[in-house]
Amino acid sequence: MGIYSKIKGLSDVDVSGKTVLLRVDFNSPIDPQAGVILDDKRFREHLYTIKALDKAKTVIITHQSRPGKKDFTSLYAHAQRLSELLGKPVRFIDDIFGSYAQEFIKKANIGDVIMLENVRFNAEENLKLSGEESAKTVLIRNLARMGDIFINDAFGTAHRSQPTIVGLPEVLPAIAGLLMEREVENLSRVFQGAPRPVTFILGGTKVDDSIDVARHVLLNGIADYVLAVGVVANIFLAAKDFDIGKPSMDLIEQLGYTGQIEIARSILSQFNDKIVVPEHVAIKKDGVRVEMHVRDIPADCPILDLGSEGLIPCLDLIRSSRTVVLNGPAGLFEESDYSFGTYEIIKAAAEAEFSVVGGGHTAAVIEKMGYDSRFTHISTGGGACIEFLTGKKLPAIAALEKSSERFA
Ligand SMILES: Nc1ncnc2c1ncn2[C@@H]1O[C@H](COP(=O)(O)OP(=O)(O)O)[C@@H](O)[C@H]1O
Ligand SMILES: O=C(OP(=O)(O)O)[C@H](O)COP(=O)(O)O
Repeated sequence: MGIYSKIKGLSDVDVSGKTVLLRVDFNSPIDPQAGVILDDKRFREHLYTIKALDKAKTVIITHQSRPGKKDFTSLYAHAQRLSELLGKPVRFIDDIFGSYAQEFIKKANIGDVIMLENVRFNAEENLKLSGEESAKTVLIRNLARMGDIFINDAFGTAHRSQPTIVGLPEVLPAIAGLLMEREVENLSRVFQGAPRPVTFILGGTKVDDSIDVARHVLLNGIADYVLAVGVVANIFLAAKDFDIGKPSMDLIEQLGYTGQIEIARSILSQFNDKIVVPEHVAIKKDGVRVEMHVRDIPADCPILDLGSEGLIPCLDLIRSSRTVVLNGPAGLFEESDYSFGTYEIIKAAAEAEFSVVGGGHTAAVIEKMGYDSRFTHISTGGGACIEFLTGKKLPAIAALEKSSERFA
């Protein structure tokens, strides 16, 4: 696998007749009330691996969202969608490792595809643990009894040191799936040859990941500039002592990111001239979009998008960059009144010589716009993609390398 030659893939191992535990990342935008999957890009990207396992018994392990979020659901609809795309039945088991799951898998036939329940329903999967710690969990000890080999295809979750990602390779021979291989190869190529200046555009809601990446890429000279949009921008605006209004502060608190404001302040004190934070925004006032400077925001109105004047410094920066890494939307794009900033940023980013996109929501908008082919690479990972591009060795990759050595 290119620079990750220590990792084995499907071309190195014959899985015929084996029971494969396949970790994928089907975490997708869904309508939790209707139980409808709104975007199935990740399903389509994993199909190559699943189809390549037709001579094995395939047990799919995946998650949807996190505890506490509205879209933290059961995976019944996921199994149905996979079955439609695969063109064959996918048996959903509403169990993770109990006796029902164990028995069902034992009795299944070669060629069968079985999907287990949302693995994050098991509390241990939500812990940040090392491989050794993970191997001792009840979850991993029981899952390991159900398979002969572990295949990790979940690039989108490769940055999480969680039991199924780092623990299963400790206890079973583990290889990378085809999507994992493709992501690592494509992103390595882009990363190694990225022409300067390099700008990271960080938006959406995963503020802790984004702030960490911003600091890392600026400290290590990987990026020349960081452009903050979406909720990430709101954190930087608050760090600059703007009063961003109660609803935007409430959202930050609700997401558990209040402490990130102080961290953003310290990054700004070091890299003020490298971080662009648009100060002209769009708010919702009496149900309609109103644009204004952030210093004029009424206390009870949420910031939901970039303002048109705020877009100007963003476009200037993007157009002067030869490499653009885009992760996270610039606003509440699901509401058409607040999709303007996200759409304009995407159009500009698509023009860059090297353009890499991460993040499920961001990729979905790009697909909807029909802009897919204009980007150099659209990753199935959000946080995983940007962390990979910072040069960090992702826990999933390290675990696969270790497993290759151990089970050589
Ligand atoms: N200013 C904002 N206020 C509220 N939500 C926002 C704002 N900006 C972006 N968002 C939301 O961010 C979400 C996507 O964030 P995230 O999951 O981090 O993106 P990705 O999946 O692309 O990594 C979208 O649902 C979008 O509505
Ligand atoms: O969708 C994911 O991350 P992403 O939105 O950063 O791409 C992965 O499934 C990881 O999910 P997590 O960020 O809840 O650990």
